[in-house]
Amino acid sequence: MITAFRQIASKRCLATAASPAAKLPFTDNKSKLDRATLTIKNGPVFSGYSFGANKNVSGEAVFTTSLVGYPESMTDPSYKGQILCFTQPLIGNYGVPSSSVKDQFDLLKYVESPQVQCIGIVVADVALEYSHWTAVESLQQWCQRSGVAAITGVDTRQLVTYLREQGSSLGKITIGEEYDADEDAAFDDPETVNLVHKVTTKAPFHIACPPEHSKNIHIAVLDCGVKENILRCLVQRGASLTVFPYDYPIHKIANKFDGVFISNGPGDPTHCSSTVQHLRQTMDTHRELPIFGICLGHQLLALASGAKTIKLKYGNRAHNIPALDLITGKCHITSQNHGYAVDATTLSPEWEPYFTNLNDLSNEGMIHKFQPVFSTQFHPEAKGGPLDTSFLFDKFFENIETYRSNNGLNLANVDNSLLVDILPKQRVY
Ligand SMILES: NC(=O)CC[C@H](N)C(=O)O
Repeated sequence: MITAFRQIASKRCLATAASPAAKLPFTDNKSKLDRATLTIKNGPVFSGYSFGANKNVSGEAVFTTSLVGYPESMTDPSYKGQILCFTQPLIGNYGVPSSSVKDQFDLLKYVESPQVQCIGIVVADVALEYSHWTAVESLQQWCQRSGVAAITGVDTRQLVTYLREQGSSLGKITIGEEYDADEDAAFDDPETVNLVHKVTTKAPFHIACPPEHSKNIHIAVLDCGVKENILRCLVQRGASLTVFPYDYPIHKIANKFDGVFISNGPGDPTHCSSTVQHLRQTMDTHRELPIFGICLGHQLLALASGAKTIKLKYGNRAHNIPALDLITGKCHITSQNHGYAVDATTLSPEWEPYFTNLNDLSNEGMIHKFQPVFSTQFHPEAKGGPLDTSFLFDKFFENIETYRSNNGLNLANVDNSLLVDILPKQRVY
């Protein structure tokens, strides 16, 4: 026990010696905050202050280098169960917008899902005061209300340097003065469970495109934890959507749709083996059907095509990642949030890589040589991040137009047997 304590004490010293932020050089008065500790499994321990829920949490510690977009990131279902560290040193200064205000498509206007999805956040310096015309509360109030642990005063430069060298690590945030070394073993690894199962809609629901936007296109969405802005990008372009649970046997009804979309989502793609099988059958039996996948959707399509996925050392989470379009030779700046990637060397001969990451040369997309199917590892819908690659939604819609005209599909023969009118209009929990 004494040895364990010494090790922890020296790790803590290391962390705080290089961590002037822990001495409260804060932008506003945080002297009333409780103490909190961030512990990285087999790694450094950081002392700081709690500004979130009074709750200890444990999960994978990941970092994003994005400068803005904390409300979008924290509500992105792909962050389910993770402790998210922001490298941008001041977080919270523009507060938090409403999680319930809807847009003209009845989609959430400011957030990517109705609740916070990460279990904890780590920042160097939280802004307790905020100012923005959309803000309805502070980041502190939001975290407390949402049961999300939050620690400020951490030297996030030191934390991220560690995570980059050591690779993806488990971590925990504990609230209170005392750090209990005996708890060292109890780190939860959220990726041992199928996180997609936790965030997917529990039953199909339907989003009708408003008549002034509608092109009478009907897309099936496999919801692995879909971001609200992905739905918006599809509806905005004229499609009505029927959104299915991630493991729905989509191959059985794919012929009733103009296209299939597979969403982003949390965790290891190999947990979704039924989805992979359904996608394989969909691609085998509906060879002309347009299909588009983003992030986890890309990884699932890759697995369905026979390729393999790998876990990256520490993932790519940022708003400024360069991806080279291998067809046009153009480089796009992209928004990303993933810990896994497709191993491009395992792509089968009917596929080719579509985009490549110019930072680490990892795969960023793939395209089928003969079928209208493609997918990207990055997020063309952004939120947050740059919109440079939103043209990929247009490409999906062009594929749909071609599919419909090749098959003589028009408004008159859109399939009405799905009875979408009686489906719920929102995600089913
Ligand atoms: N944003 C996502 O869809 C993430 C995909 C997957 N969970 C990964 O981490 O790689």
